[in-house]
Order: sequence, then structure tokens, then C-alpha cells
Amino acid sequence: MSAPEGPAVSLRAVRKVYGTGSAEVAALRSVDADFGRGTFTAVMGPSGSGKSTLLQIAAGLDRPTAGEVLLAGHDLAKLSETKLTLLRRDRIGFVFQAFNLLPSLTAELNVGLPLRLAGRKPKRKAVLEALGAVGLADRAGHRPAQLSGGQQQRVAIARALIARPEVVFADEPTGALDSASGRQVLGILRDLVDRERLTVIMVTHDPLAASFSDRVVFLADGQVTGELTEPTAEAVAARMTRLEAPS
Ligand SMILES: Nc1ncnc2c1ncn2[C@@H]1O[C@H](COP(=O)(O)OP(=O)(O)OP(=O)(O)O)[C@@H](O)[C@H]1O
Repeated sequence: MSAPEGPAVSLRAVRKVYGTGSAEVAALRSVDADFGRGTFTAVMGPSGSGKSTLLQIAAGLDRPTAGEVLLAGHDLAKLSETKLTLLRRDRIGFVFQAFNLLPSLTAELNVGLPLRLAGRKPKRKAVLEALGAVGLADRAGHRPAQLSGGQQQRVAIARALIARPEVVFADEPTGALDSASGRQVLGILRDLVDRERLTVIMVTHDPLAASFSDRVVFLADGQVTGELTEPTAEAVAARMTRLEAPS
């Protein structure tokens, strides 16, 4: 009998405190959240509400002060640094606001880089397929400076997908893009969720970006304050206005 399918990522009573003594900041107070496999979740909230901290901790890039993070069936607190590094390398993809491509490498070499860093030789066919999946099969030989911002972000998505991760964490992936390029990038993420059952967890400030997700989780002052399923940009914007209003 196969094991019941749990969420791709779960946070249980997660607390994160930066600094000590009078400099102490509780970035996350007590966060419980589940991110189902094959779902697209947007994380939103006012500046300083803890969104990036939540993403870093859920992705195993940082450890919580207290609480539990389960990722791909593993309790991250029980993993050594080496095992955590391997889990991040093999099961997780990252997409950032600043595309973080290496300027001297072509799109093809940038996409293959995670495999090369892991000591594996990337297969040309797989790299070209990943570039094809983001509509850039004809740009394999171009360096980042020869690509638009939207195209660079799509190369970054192809790079995040090359190791066939289960979960992709995206921190403001459209923050540096014009709205048409942003929509194209979001459409690609949406499509990967629908067709490949990828799990996407995305921090964004943009209600339109959030409307591509299945669910928006709202944070305020280090706590989850609510969620919205099948979000429209208007409903998200209205909720954000309420969260950002001075109390
Ligand atoms: N390394 C750090 N050291 C000390 N405090 C930190 C650190 N990182 C974040 N913080 C604090 O933790 C809180 C949450 O920060 P976080 O970056 O997670 O918020 P955010 O919602 O992503 O904000 P923004 O939308 O402005 O990027 C803030 O008060 C921030 O100042």
C-alpha cells in the first residue's frame, strides 16, 4: 500500500527570532501552513510581515528558532547540513527577483549549471527541453545581456527546473519585469503546476501576480491572518488594503 500523500511542505508552529536581547525581532511568531502537492500558493503581506523569512525557512535555507518544517516528507530539523544541502539541490528550485544568472555564460550553460555544480554532466537534450518549456529554445546560445528581463527570468525558471524539483520557491519573480513579461512568467509557472504537478510557493506584492495562484496566504506581523482561494486580483487588492491600513 502506498503512503497517503501529505502536503509538499508543512510548517508547524514555526517561530523565527532574529537578534538577541533588545535587538530581538520576531519575524515569524507562530506560523502553521500546508502547501499541497501540485498547487500554486502566493504569500502576501505588508513590508516586514515575514514573507521572505517564511520562504527561506520553508525552503530549508534557514532554520526556525522553534517549530517544525516538513519538506518532501522530511523533518528538516532532523537533517544534517549535508543532507539538507542535498535535499535542496535535488528536490527544490529557486527563482528570485534578480534573476541571478551568470553574465558570462550562455542561457544553455546557465540552465545546466546546477547539475554541473552537483558533479553531474547536464544532457544537452534535457537543457534544450527546459529552455523549450519556457519558450526559449531559440535563445540557447545567448548570454543574459542579449536577453530581455522577461527572457532572463524564463532562463532562471528553466534553471530551477533542470533538476526536476518537486517544489519551486519564487521570491517576487515578477518584481523586476514589465507587466506583459510578468504575465508570461506567471503563465509558465501556472502551466507547470497544472501539467507537471509542480508545487509553487511564491512571495509577491502584486495582486495580479497572486491571481495566477490557487490560494493566497496573508501574513501580518509574523502571523498568518487569513487566506483566499481562487483569488481574483480585485479580492486580493481589497484584502491587502485592509492589512496595510494603520490600526
Ligand atoms: N537577518 C535579519 N536580521 C534581523 N532582522 C531581520 C533579518 N531578516 C529579516 N529581519 C526582520 O524580520 C522581519 C520580517 O522580515 P522579512 O524580510 O521576512 O519581511 P517581508 O515581509 O519579506 O518584507 P518585504 O516585503 O519588505 O521584503 C522584519 O522586521 C525584518 O526587519
